Amino acid sequence: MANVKVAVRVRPLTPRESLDGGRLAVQVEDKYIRVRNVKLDGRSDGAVDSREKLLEFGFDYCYWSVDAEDAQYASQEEPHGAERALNPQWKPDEEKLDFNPFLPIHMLPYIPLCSLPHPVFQDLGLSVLAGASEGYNVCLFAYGQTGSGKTYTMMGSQESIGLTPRICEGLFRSVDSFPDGQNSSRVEISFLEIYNERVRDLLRLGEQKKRASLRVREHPEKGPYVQDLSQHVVTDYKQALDLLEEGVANRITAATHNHDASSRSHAIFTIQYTQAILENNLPSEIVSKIHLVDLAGSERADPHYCRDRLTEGSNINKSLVTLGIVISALGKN
Ligand SMILES: Nc1ncnc2c1ncn2[C@@H]1O[C@H](COP(=O)(O)OP(=O)(O)OP(=O)(O)O)[C@@H](O)[C@H]1O
Repeated sequence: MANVKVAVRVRPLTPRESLDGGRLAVQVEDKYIRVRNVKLDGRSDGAVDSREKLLEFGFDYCYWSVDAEDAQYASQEEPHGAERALNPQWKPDEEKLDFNPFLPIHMLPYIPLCSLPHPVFQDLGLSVLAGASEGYNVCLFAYGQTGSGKTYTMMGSQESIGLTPRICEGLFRSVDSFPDGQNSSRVEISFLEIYNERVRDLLRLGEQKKRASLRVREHPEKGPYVQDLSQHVVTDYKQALDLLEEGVANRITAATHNHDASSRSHAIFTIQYTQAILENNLPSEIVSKIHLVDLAGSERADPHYCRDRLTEGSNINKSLVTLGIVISALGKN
């Protein structure tokens, strides 16, 4: 499991949580998160309750995204990325960037983001790009309770761009960097969701309406795949972003107690990145797949929910438990 890394991100209280009198119970220090049991506040240590007051957990990365004024604030903001997303014609000032277009993507300069120490993309996004450029398949997924900030981190918004669009942007930085006519990479995108254990193509919803669910099959060499899932060749960042936005708009969301726009499905955005190379003067290809996954949030079943919400919730929890079992099995080899 050495090549599996786990990051945790602490978000600010939402307006609803603040109104309900919510308090932050988490602190971040370097690679450790401390969770305070606020129910024990005001009680003398151990005298009344044997539960631990403070629990500490270690991770590969810990991000504190609570207060932008804080010195350790971890942002996904990056002026350069934001400008490009809002204006696809925008080009970086190459002189200012010391931009060498022939560097492998993971070595391309990423401008320090507003002098913030831990921008999420610089750690996680760049390692995805580095893995893909070396020909590895890479998977990055956001896991957590409903409303914990998965979609914000993976997708973000126009004002605060998330990991998925930034990774697409990073890929095209390298694709764009070849002189005209010598572009030796191909980028193909597919986007699906798993809703109530059914697989839906988020980029071909109209044609798919008659069909119940796409089938997951196993290829003897390539492994598991989704039959008839649409693949879209994109040649620039704007096209990739358009597909991402189209898929996100087609995703199923609903209001829950904790979150007004809760994702009710697991969404998998897959980029197939093919690089043409010359090996011993023979042309060959390196193909890598990048899976960027925004999982639905785990949640407590509430008997006051309507039947649809309860069915969704139980399917979401069941699949997250299964994912947990798979990951611990991988951990044990
Ligand atoms: N790092 C952050 N900084 C500021 N706001 C955040 C951050 N993370 C999440 N939020 C806000 O918290 C709310 C919930 O976030 P988000 O929609 O990403 O949760 P989620 O985990 O995807 O939820 P669900 O599983 O229900 O879909 C949103 O209003 C979002 O804008």
